Amino acid sequence: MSAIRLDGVATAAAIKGELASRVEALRARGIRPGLATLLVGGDPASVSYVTGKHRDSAEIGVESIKVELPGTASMADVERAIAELNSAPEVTGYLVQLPLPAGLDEHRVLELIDPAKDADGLHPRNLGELVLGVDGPIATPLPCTPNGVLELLRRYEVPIAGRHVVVIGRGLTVGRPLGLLLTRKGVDATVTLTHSRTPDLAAEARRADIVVAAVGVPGLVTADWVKPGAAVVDVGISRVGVTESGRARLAGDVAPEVWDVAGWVSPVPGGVGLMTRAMLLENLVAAAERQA
Ligand SMILES: Nc1nc2c(c(=O)[nH]1)N[C@@H](CN(C=O)c1ccc(C(=O)N[C@@H](CCC(=O)O)C(=O)O)cc1)CN2
Repeated sequence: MSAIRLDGVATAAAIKGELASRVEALRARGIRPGLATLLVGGDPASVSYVTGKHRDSAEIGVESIKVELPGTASMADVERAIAELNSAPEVTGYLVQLPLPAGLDEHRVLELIDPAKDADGLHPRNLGELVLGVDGPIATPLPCTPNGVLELLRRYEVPIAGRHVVVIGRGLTVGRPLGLLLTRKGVDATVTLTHSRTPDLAAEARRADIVVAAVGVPGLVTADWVKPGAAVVDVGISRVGVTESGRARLAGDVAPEVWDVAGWVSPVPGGVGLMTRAMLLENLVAAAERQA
């Protein structure tokens, strides 16, 4: 059996097409959505992700503003940059690229972002609304990678309601909020959130209808971890060398043999990473629509 590819490139392109129409409608009303990024330091992966976010913004007609601080920046430098972004009228939404260099307080930084401009959905108030299940007329921005995972599954009509999802990894940007999203009313999955101290990860994963791997251990999920026909979503991205053309060689958490057992697989590269960027733009455009 060969699994159906959950194609993040094609799906993100379709979403960006939809968003471009919404941006055009905003611009016709004189509103110009603007995305800013704050990058501290020069971590190559972070530089590449931020570059991708600016490229995507340009594709859909969103202005983008790059703020960069050196890796030696102090908390006071970061706080000053955030205060400026909070008050800049041309910035509809922004994000602080994570992880921050050692010594900077990530939680404090996220708290300082104006929740109305939180393009990442990681401000404690917005995460709190996800915990509370606030589902009002004004949509709260959702964390981009978990929302990207959910949107990818939905667009490929992978059954979710009533299914058992095993999430591997409990980090702030993926595992933890993904558990909340998947158990929302209307999504209705049953979730097991596993982590490095879970005694038998393989046994947990084998019980799942959907496995989401987000740990950054190349090839961790092997064929014997996967129930035949299950969906396997690979969120881990590790840099494991360089290609002949000098680019970083990327590997996911899912071993290639899994494609022979699973019903659906999202690849790395070309899967959830692109969806993360598309969901960021969804948050940004929704924020501009709200502010309008
Ligand atoms: N502020 C944030 N920081 C981080 C987040 C986040 O959602 N907000 N998530 C991750 C990294 N991430 C987003 O910033 C991210 C990861 C991967 C990709 C992506 O485009 N992946 C491509 C490969 C790109 C490459 O060549 O390196 C793919 O998988 O095909 C985009 C964004 C941690 N930090």
